[in-house]
Amino acid sequence: MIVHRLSLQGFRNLEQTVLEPDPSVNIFYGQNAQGKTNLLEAIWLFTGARSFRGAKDSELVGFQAEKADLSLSFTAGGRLQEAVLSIREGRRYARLNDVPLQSPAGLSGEFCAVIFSPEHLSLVKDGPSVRRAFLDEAICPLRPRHAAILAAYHKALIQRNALLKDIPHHMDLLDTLDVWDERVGKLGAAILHARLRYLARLLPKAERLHQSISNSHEQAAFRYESAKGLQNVLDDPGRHASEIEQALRAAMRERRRADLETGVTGVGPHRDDLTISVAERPARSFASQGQQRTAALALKLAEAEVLTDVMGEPPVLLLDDVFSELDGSRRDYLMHHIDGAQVFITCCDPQELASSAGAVFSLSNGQIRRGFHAS
Ligand SMILES: Nc1ncnc2c1ncn2[C@@H]1O[C@H](COP(=O)(O)OP(=O)(O)OP(=O)(O)O)[C@@H](O)[C@H]1O
Repeated sequence: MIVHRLSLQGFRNLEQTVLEPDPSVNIFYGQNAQGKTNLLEAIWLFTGARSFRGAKDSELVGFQAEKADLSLSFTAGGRLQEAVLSIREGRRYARLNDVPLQSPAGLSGEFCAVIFSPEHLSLVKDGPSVRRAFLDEAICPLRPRHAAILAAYHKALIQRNALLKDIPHHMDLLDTLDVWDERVGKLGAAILHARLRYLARLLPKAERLHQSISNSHEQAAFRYESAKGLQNVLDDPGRHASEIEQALRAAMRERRRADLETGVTGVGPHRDDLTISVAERPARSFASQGQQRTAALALKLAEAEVLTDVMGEPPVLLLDDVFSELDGSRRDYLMHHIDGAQVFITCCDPQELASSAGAVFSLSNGQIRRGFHAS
């Protein structure tokens, strides 16, 4: 996947610009708060996802602008494509090759990128919901139905939980619980099945990458963890969706009394975790900053490798300030490993990276200029 041209108008603090990046490594350097992350965010939005910083659409429009217009021409599968995004009145609108899309999510799987930013340390540091979201977001470009199944599952869960709370006051509602168990079980099993198939590809790559980035000094282990009754079934990645559904329904039956007491559904993909350990200890509690960063980076690079396998070409890599906490050998590995993909890297000091770059751009107060410029 190669970006040929990006044009921006009214986006965050970036000045109106047309950027023609190199097909290899592009370095964007500048002092803090000049717009480097904003530029990566602009490219990322063409994946159809929301901002990786969790920003609302309205926050993407420049303070002095009424709307933002972005366009991207890129090659995917050997075909030149043109995507256009317009952000106005707090919403994003997308077109692909002049055809309006129902929603920007329609770009998912068309333009593929993987972003790694300082926020991704949360993959290791924060709670299970961050890792569940990582898995589901990584699956979406490969399996377009996944987003709709997730939405339906969460809707069904809300309804089941409301019913669980009502039943103690209206015992006659108990019979209707079976209907929701069936729906939650079916959708939950579809999510689990997709996650397991994805993890079977992702985790061997992540473990190998982790070992390589750390120069074989450290070994990481990643494990999908679910409720007790389900774990045995999930530990076998070859399980059919129907077997997973049976196991999930059995686990739900076992927990029904507890669910009725607490008013929440205590088992299912919304409760699972992808645990990460480094040198056989939980990374969340024991790993250093550099080790945590390495584990998160291994997961994100593995995500890019899975996309490459499935799509037949590497996704665009967006690396925001990725080198700042890595030691020399980890940086070297990374620069070497990303060979082959088009890469956009931001940094404050370009000198160490410049020799491997196809193009260098300076960023100052929202203005992007090709080459080195004194700030
Ligand atoms: N909607 C907006 N309109 C105008 N400016 C904005 C908008 N949103 C953010 N900014 C400004 O953009 C600047 C931040 O840009 P960005 O996050 O890209 O910085 P950066 O160059 O990546 O910095 P660092 O090296 O510190 O990460 C801030 O000064 C911020 O106030």
